[in-house]
Amino acid sequence: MSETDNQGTIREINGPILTIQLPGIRNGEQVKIGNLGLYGEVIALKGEIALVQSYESTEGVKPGEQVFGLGKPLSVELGPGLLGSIFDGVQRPLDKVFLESGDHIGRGINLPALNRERTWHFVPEPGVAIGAMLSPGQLIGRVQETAIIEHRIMVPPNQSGELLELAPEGDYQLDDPIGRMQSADGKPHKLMLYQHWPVRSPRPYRRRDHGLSPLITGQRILDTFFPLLKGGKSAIPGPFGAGKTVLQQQIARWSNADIVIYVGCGERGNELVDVLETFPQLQDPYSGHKLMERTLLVANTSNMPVVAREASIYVGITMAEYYRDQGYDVVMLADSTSRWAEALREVSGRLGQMPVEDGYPAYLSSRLAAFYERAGRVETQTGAKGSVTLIGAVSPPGGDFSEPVTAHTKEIIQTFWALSKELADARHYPSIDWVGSFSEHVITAAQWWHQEISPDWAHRRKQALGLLARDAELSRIVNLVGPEALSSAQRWELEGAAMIKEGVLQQSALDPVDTFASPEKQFLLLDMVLMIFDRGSELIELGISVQELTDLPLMAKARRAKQTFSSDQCDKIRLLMEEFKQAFSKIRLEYAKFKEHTQ
Ligand SMILES: Nc1ncnc2c1ncn2[C@@H]1O[C@H](COP(=O)(O)OP(=O)(O)OP(=O)(O)O)[C@@H](O)[C@H]1O
Repeated sequence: MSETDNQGTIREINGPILTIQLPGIRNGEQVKIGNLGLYGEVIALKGEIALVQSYESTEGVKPGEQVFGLGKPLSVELGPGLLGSIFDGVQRPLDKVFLESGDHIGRGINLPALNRERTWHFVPEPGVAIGAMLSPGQLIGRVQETAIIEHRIMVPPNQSGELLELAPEGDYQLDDPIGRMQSADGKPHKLMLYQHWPVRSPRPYRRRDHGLSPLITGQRILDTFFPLLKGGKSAIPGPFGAGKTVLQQQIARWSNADIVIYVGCGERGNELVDVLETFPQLQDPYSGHKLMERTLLVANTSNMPVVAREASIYVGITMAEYYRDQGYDVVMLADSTSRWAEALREVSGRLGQMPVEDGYPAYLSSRLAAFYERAGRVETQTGAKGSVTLIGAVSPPGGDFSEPVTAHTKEIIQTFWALSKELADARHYPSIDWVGSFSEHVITAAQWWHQEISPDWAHRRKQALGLLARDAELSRIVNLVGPEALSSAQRWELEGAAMIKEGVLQQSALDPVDTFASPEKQFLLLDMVLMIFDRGSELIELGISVQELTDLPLMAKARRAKQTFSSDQCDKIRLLMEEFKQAFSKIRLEYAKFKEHTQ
């Protein structure tokens, strides 16, 4: 449909919300607004009068200017060239936008998301023969998108039919058709290297599957204490400055997902700049290539009004689903869902809708739930397995976790990594509070750890959390009546908890060795600390003093083991554990001799 087929006029402008009159317009349809050609989307409709939210500032636009219906909802382009790119909230490629309009991005710029000049080497799928009946989502060929990711070219999810023609192996640009098919109603369709999909509709799959394996992030507090399964949904609420950005970068960098999508949704400009500058420098620890070869970024530019944030997380999740459909495990990080919720609040306020909690509309929780619902591990239309793991950062004002966005998110997600200001102030990083955090994936994760790493994982994890809880209780007593009130066994419990905090939970993202810990190293560090605690408890019961144990030079070695031994040096941690066992046996023997003498 051409623009002029569907034309109307602006009646009224209220910030980013416009009232337009356009016969035949549909709800959700994209429109091009005014002389500047801004892009927007219909969000409410009554007859031929529609309310439109504009993704760009409407300053200078006048009632009476023309509007064009574009005949389709906000959609994204999905094809080779997504990886390594940085898009804005409505999938415009930021590098091209900057080239076109300089640092101060102009309005009404319309650029295709994917590069049309670049050629891709297409290899048709063996066994896909002319005359075959193609099903939705079927693989018809491959393109090496980056050195590490093969892009699987699929029939669009809503199409099927007879294959009439398929291009031979060769180099093609995105606008070169690579085949033709005919649907059951006799309509011909071109097959392209890319496809479109409306961002607000989840892409279809055959069925949902249970998550089986944990997303390994290399961060001990996450993997060992509050695991998240691939295909799961999680939130990172954190007060200002508590370490959200560093944690998300650690997840993006170290998690064992195939593809990482980071959506910077309305965070402060300098933070986005930080992300945009840092990510392209990062090295992928698994492949040795640039991290951007398996990453793509979506960033709202500072000149976009608040409503553009609303679209950006849907743009991100649709691209995530597309790689899931190719059989990949995708992690999407949304930073932050609070800013996204503020966009909902702004729009609903301008629409005059009844505010409920803190000015948010009544549909806040259902929108949040619908967004997180797009996470999951699925069997794709062709029977492959793929997953989208969704991690949303939340920035509660004043660090108050009872505010609506955090509270509703908490009910939806399965893993909650709560950052704490107190821990961050004490420079305990990652500042994840073990009391306020939870994971509903522990039982399934325990099966994986049992099979892959150690049958003792679940027991050790529980023991460590028990000791941390005792630490909180005993610290209260110390605060009330002083340390003298504690027995030796209780003081040793405090020592045990301190060892867990220092030797296991604290993990510096800046330390070259400790920035990542393999599951084996994670377990060994925990096992070592708890072995020291258990054996030490036995000695204390015999009458040996806490100080004799804490004075052992080995104790400092245990605390430092995380930084001393890399994930490839797990044997050295095992040797250290042996040294401990011998040292404790020696103390026990000497003590027995001493007892014999004194009796
Ligand atoms: N895991 C970590 N290891 C070492 N240092 C850390 C870690 N996490 C955070 N830090 C320190 O804390 C500082 C603040 O972290 P960060 O920028 O991630 O905070 P934030 O919560 O994103 O802030 P904002 O509220 O502005 O989003 C970092 O510059 C770094 O020095």
